[in-house]
Amino acid sequence: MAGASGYAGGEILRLLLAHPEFEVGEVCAAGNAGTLLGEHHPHLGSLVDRELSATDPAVLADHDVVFLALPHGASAQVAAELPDSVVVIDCGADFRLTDGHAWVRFYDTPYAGSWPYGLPELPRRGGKARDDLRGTRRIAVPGCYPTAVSLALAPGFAADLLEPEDVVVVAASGTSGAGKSAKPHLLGAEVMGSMSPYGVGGVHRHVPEIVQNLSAAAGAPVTLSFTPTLAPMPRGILATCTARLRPGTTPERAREAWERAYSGEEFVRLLPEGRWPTTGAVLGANIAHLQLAVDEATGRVVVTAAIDNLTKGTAGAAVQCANLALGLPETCGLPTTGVAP
Ligand SMILES: NC(=O)C1=CN([C@@H]2O[C@H](COP(=O)(O)OP(=O)(O)OC[C@H]3O[C@@H](n4cnc5c(N)ncnc54)[C@H](OP(=O)(O)O)[C@@H]3O)[C@@H](O)[C@H]2O)C=CC1
Ligand SMILES: CC(=O)N[C@@H](CCC(=O)OP(=O)(O)O)C(=O)O
Repeated sequence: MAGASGYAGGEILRLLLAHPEFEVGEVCAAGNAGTLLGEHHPHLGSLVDRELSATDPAVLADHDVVFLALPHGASAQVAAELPDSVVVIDCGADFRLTDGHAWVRFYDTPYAGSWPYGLPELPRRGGKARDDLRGTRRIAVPGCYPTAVSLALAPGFAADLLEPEDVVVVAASGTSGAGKSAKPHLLGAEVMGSMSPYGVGGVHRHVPEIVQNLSAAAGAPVTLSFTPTLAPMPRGILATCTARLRPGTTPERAREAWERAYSGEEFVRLLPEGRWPTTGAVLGANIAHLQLAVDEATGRVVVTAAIDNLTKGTAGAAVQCANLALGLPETCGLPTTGVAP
């Protein structure tokens, strides 16, 4: 795997250690090549004495599956040198967007193209994203906010219950979402005991990704106001998502649409009525917890979603996708039990 010293890479390795069908091969990094994995991830049991090697596509090509957990742009470069026979699961954004103009506008780098989108449970017109993933050799794992928000709202769009304009989302993320490299706004003294918004006003790079997913469910262009916030916790996302219901939609009908969308899904759970998702309940688990309510005064549905950004939001999704690509049971080796309190 590439990016093994980072947060997403560390979480992939934690999950692979517990997976019955995977054996961890080469672990690669960039500046930290030559150091031991345990210096970065002391929690990784039998892997802590492994030495990180430089990221060399020729070495990675010798594996059945390559996980890329690299900064945007870096994964497209590595992927270009990997043979078609290798299953490549990219945790970065490089291949998530189907609209090259949106890519250039939000990422300001050349567009590398798009791969099947790795959110298997995502409802869209006429099916689920899973339909594209079985047996494929290239998968783009979603961003963490798009995972939470898309799972929260897509059922209402797929069932034609929501107006496509005027979607509003405010979401809080733990600081590991920003990766491990030092950034001034992530200093302990800045983060502890304080919450702060960022990427306000439609400029966050996850806007086009969420719009892409919700538009595919709606069968029409969706407009979105998205405000991310940073929360003083290491992991977790809590997204509060609201959209206008089509006139005459009852709370019962709305609930039924969400129940139907996720019935039989192991990794997306609509909680019993009245119980609301918390980030604490999903820590370390490859699961999204959802709940919804209809705000009758405003005619809006309010859906909250909680995920662990590093598990269902990245690494768990990556392993789930690898299972699908390899023809293994989709749930193989993945935990749905959180760590609490
Ligand atoms: N953190 C999260 O919650 C989520 C992350 N992702 C995505 O996963 C990817 C990794 O994120 P994250 O783990 O948080 O990031 P980190 O900053 O924690 O880790 C980045 C990793 O990439 C390596 N790296 C950096 N530059 C290069 C390069 N040019 N070539 C090879 N390796 C390189 C680093 O190695 P070294 O230590 O040697 O510098 C490190 O192992 C990103 O694309 C991110 O957007 C997706 C969803 C959620
Ligand atoms: C708290 C925080 O900073 N979160 C990150 C999102 C992490 C994620 O999903 O990232 P990628 O799209 O980069 O894979 C951010 O807002 O940029």
